[in-house]
Amino acid sequence: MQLDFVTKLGGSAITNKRCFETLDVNRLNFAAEVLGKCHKSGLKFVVVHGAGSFGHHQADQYGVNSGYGDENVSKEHVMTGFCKTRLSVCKLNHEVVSALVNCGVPAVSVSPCGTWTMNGGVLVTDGTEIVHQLINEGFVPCLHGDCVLNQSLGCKILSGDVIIQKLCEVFSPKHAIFFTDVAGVYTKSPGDVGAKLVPHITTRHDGTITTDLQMSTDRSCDVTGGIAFKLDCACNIVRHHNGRVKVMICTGTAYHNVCINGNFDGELGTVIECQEISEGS
Ligand SMILES: Nc1ncnc2c1ncn2[C@@H]1O[C@H](COP(=O)(O)OP(=O)(O)OP(=O)(O)O)[C@@H](O)[C@H]1O
Ligand SMILES: C=C(C)CCOP(=O)(O)O
Repeated sequence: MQLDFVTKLGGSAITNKRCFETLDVNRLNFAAEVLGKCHKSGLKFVVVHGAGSFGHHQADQYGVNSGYGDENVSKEHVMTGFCKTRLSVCKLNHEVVSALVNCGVPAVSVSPCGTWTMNGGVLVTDGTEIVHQLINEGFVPCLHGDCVLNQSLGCKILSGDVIIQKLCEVFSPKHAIFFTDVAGVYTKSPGDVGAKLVPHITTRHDGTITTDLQMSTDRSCDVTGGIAFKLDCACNIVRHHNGRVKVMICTGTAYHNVCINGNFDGELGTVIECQEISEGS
């Protein structure tokens, strides 16, 4: 069975990233309502969410993303951070799954810790088998960025953006849709004077993009690379599938329309495209 879409609810959208463990209730309920309508109309999808202000702060404070490699930081300290980061992001997951269930989505929480593992920056195992089984039973799995075990570092943060990428690899959905707090990707930080929304970004086959962008994470705590990393993952999805999985980064009405109608044309947001292979190349 082909999935209609996988969607990442960005931590920047469903939480206030500048205030410790603070939900953005309106945006979370908006996304849950959209997904409730999608479920009602028979669409098949998987939800992933980021950590926002539930997890990034603890991960940063305890150096969880660097694992046990730093000789100035005890393993015990990092392990405490691992536990605190998980507690926080699982608290957010509870809120997300509750919002989805309240909107009629048969959402089931699936935490990556335990089944997804890494070696350095590379995924070694993934928990997609359980995701598969849940989808087949009619459930909507809801995964999240998490702390995971790492062969070389001991532990590391696994971003929801990497999870979305893996889900696309395994399930080849029609669409991958990123829900964010701003309309899409801008030429520079959206709050900066002169920042313009970029409607299309084309990824070349060598992984570079054809548009000049400035991206910063200065204004919020983020241990997984912020918007630049998200864009990288989005480009990887498009290239891996040679454009067959359509990818959009958006919010509000555009998110509603793209999830429900699958129509990317004319929607306000950023569509990621793959450079066509020219004849003879
Ligand atoms: N050029 C840019 N275009 C779009 N957003 C940008 C840009 N530069 C910086 N940003 C900021 O990046 C943020 C979105 O990236 P971020 O990594 O926080 O997303 P997220 O996936 O929602 O968060 P999380 O990793 O917590 O799930 C926006 O809040 C925006 O202000
Ligand atoms: C910080 C944690 C626990 C997960 C980060 O996931 P992301 O917000 O999707 O990058």
